[in-house]
Amino acid sequence: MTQKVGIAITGASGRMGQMLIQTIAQSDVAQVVGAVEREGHDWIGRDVGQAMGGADLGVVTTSDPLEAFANAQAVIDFTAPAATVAFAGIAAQARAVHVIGTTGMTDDDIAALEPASRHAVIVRAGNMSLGVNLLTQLTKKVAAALDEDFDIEVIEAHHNQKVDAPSGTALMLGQAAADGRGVDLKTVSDSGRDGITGARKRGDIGFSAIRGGDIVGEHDVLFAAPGERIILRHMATDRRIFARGAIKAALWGQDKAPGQYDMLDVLGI
Ligand SMILES: NC(=O)C1=CN([C@@H]2O[C@H](COP(=O)(O)OP(=O)(O)OC[C@H]3O[C@@H](n4cnc5c(N)ncnc54)[C@H](OP(=O)(O)O)[C@@H]3O)[C@@H](O)[C@H]2O)C=CC1
Ligand SMILES: O=C(O)C1=N[C@H](C(=O)O)C[C@H](O)C1
Repeated sequence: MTQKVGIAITGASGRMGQMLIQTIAQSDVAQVVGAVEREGHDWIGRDVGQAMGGADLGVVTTSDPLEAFANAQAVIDFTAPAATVAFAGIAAQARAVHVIGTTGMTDDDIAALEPASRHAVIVRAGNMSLGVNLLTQLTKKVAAALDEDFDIEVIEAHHNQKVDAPSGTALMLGQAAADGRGVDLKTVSDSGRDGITGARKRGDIGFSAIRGGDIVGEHDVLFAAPGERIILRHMATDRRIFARGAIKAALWGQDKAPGQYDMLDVLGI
């Protein structure tokens, strides 16, 4: 019998942390071997299964990532940018595949992952679902086929606890549209319109964010021209799609050379 791949979960008590623990607990090929929360968190020292209100899973939550990653072949990390940068160095020390779902990372945060990626595999994506990653490819194709008579707008909606905007997914879709059009997203990006903004600039890619209730994640890419509109849409109704994608990435990374990868690499699309 082949051994299960051991996975450590950071931000174990979070929305994604708990979804990952539940999903891995049902897996035939992976098991949770470590769980991290912040110093002082009430899960520290408690079994993660019990902390989630279920049966013991034999994994005690710790605030020491080195301890949690020591026996792990992969770390799945849906936390916050500063924490993710710190976890990258520790995961690389443990030679564990680091799967990063954290969004809101700045260019500096992303650059700070580079030293770790010389020693270990990092898979990072603002959205781990098959549907969204496929949608990035469709967006790129549609953007390449249309000229600037079509204004491109990315509209996203999320739950009222989300702390970053535009969402990581919206940025992936905006990037795909810019790639399709052959332009630099940074120079055409327009987000956070408010007040007397002036007319829309031809060629811009706009972003709008809605926050409310328990919306898991909804993304539209709108191509609007005089007389017609095309809308590409993804609607997430269950966080399990992100967890499944992250687990797939953790397994996929096991035999890969050190470096930085994304979900298109994992999914082969
Ligand atoms: N790529 C994808 O497919 C997806 C990405 N995400 C992204 O994942 C991230 C987390 O989302 P979500 O689960 O909803 O958020 P939550 O706030 O529910 O969970 C985040 C967890 O990370 C913990 N955390 C934050 N900083 C640290 C730290 N320094 N050390 C240890 N733990 C820390 C938090 O602890 P505390 O409460 O103490 O701060 C919390 O338990 C976000 O960036 C989100 O956008 C979400 C879904 C899908
Ligand atoms: O914070 C969330 O919840 C989500 N974050 C990711 C993002 O920023 O796009 C992915 C998903 O939409 C849920």
